[in-house]
Amino acid sequence: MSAKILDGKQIGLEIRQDVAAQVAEFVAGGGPKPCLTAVLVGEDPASQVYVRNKSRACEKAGIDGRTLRLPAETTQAELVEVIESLNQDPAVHGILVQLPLPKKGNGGSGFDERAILDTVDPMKDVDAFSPVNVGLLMQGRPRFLPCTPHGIVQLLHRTGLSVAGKHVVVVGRSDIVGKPMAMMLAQRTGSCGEDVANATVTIAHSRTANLAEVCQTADVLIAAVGVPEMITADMIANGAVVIDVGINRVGDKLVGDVAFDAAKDKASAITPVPGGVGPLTIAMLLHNTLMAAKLQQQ
Ligand SMILES: NC(=O)C1=CN([C@@H]2O[C@H](COP(=O)(O)OP(=O)(O)OC[C@H]3O[C@@H](n4cnc5c(N)ncnc54)[C@H](OP(=O)(O)O)[C@@H]3O)[C@@H](O)[C@H]2O)C=CC1
Ligand SMILES: Nc1nc(=O)c2c([nH]1)NC[C@@H]1CN(c3ccc(C(=O)N[C@@H](CCC(=O)O)C(=O)O)cc3)C=[N+]21
Repeated sequence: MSAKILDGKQIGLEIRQDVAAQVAEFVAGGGPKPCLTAVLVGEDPASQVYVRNKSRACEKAGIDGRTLRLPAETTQAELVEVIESLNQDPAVHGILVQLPLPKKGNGGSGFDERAILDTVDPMKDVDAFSPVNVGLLMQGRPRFLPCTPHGIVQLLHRTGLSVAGKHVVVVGRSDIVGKPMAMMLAQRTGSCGEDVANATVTIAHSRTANLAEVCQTADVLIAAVGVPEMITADMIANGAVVIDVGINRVGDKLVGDVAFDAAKDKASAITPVPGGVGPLTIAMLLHNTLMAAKLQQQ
């Protein structure tokens, strides 16, 4: 079988056009120009890609997209202060602190990541990291949806791929992708209806025994690991849907967590890297920024 390639770039474009139209309507109705400020400390490669594409997408959607670049040597206290001033600034509607923050060493002093993320005003928390937003999501009454899992839900919905009653294996349990993804697909009522919810979900991680066998039982396999091409074709059931979240820079190329060339001969549908999940993350970030502007106007 040769898999259908799921075109995240195209679907992301459609969503961005919808958001752009909604932004125009909001501004025409007297609303402020929505503003997103990303804070980038140091130089993580995946974050660099994100920041670049996000600024361009903001501009096209009529959103003011700003990036605050801080050196890796920034201290915890300085970063907290920067975020607090963004919280106070009425012109800033969405705040996003790029992860990962620089590790201790390399000139950097190390960060308490949780404390940094907890500083972001929950009403400006377009990543949906704050305990309030995570709690609301868990309870099935979300405010902001986390961008990457929400993008994946949109992709499945818009390509008519139902997960209801199916076995979804999510490899990775980060707060940004794996955990919220698993939660969203297991809900009774999803953000895009009951077809992209109601899955039977397994969360796999670095301590999972027999990872290959677990993956082989997946109708839908979602890889969010951060290890280039670690999901090999033998781990994929014939006809499975494969969603590759990984953004890994290998030399001057971006590769996913799935060994795409061989995997596409086993899967029924698969997302490429680049051109898969990444563009959807950006589209949903714009969506959340508009939502934040609307929330703050109220
Ligand atoms: N396309 C997009 O829009 C986005 C892409 N990304 C990319 O997705 C990838 C994952 O990101 P993120 O979730 O933040 O990563 P994290 O590093 O926070 O989490 C990785 C997860 O993978 C698990 N893991 C690591 N090695 C293995 C292994 N050998 N076998 C099984 N599980 C393993 C870890 O397990 P444990 O918990 O046990 O350590 C952890 O739960 C990265 O490449 C990142 O750049 C991230 C966000 C958005
Ligand atoms: N607080 C926080 N939130 C995040 O959501 C977050 C983060 N930190 N840190 C870094 C990761 C990574 N990430 C990407 C999103 C889109 C692309 C993206 O646009 N990818 C294009 C790349 C195209 C290209 O330029 O080649 C694609 O896959 O097609 C990449 C990476 C978000 N992340």
